Amino acid sequence: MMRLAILGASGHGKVVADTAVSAGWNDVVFFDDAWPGVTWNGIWPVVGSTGDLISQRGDFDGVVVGIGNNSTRAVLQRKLMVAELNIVSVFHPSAVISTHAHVGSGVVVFANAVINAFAQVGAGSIINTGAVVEHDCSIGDFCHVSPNAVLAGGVSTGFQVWVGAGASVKQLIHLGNEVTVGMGSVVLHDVPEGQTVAGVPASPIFSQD
Ligand SMILES: CC(=O)SCCNC(=O)CCNC(=O)[C@H](O)C(C)(C)COP(=O)(O)OP(=O)(O)OC[C@H]1O[C@@H](n2cnc3c(N)ncnc32)[C@H](O)[C@@H]1OP(=O)(O)O
Repeated sequence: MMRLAILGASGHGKVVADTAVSAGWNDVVFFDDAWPGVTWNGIWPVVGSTGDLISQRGDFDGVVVGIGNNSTRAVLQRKLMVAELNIVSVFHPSAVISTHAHVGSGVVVFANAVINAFAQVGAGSIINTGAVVEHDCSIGDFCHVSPNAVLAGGVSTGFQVWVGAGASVKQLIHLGNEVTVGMGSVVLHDVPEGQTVAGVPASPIFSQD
């Protein structure tokens, strides 16, 4: 019996759970601070809070954070690391990950994603369904490459970068810390820290909030 705890009973968490089951984890439960108000996430039980997970760490073979928001995931994974939980990565069996790639702890790689030779993926990052991280890319910690996004060869990113669904980033481009790339965008130039870019070709945008 392989027991996995997922922190974060979210929609993203459901995909982490489903991926984990496909990867051979046969007992999957959630923890979330909304417990006991929330007791189920899809077919998986929510059995306690973050504090409960930390106090029950000996009951699990691994733990992974199932929260899509990059900064929230970073805070929680670091908290679990300080508490010395066994942070694991979860790879869907249909994902292709080069034996010459390096993937950090707490990374999830969903169905049909590809991480090619000599790419590096930082701790806690999400390589979502069908995303492609090409050869020699260097992805920082707690990033999210959304479904069907493509990072061409040698792209590098800082931490907590979010590349939206279906976006493409040209080879050798650098995305600074906490950059957001809008869905469907085509990025042709480096993007400085904290900027949101979108469109074809991508240019800076500003939220209307
Ligand atoms: C499994 C999963 O679901 S994983 C998650 C996948 N989800 C995604 O990939 C979504 C990524 N998010 C986006 O693309 C968002 O639109 C963001 C983050 C780029 C911008 O969001 P906000 O900051 O809320 O910006 P807002 O919606 O106010 O738009 C600001 C302007 O940018 C434009 N804009 C927003 N997104 C895009 C885009 N992807 N491409 C082109 N233009 C865009 C808007 O039309 C608006 O233009 P206007 O001022 O001329 O009217």
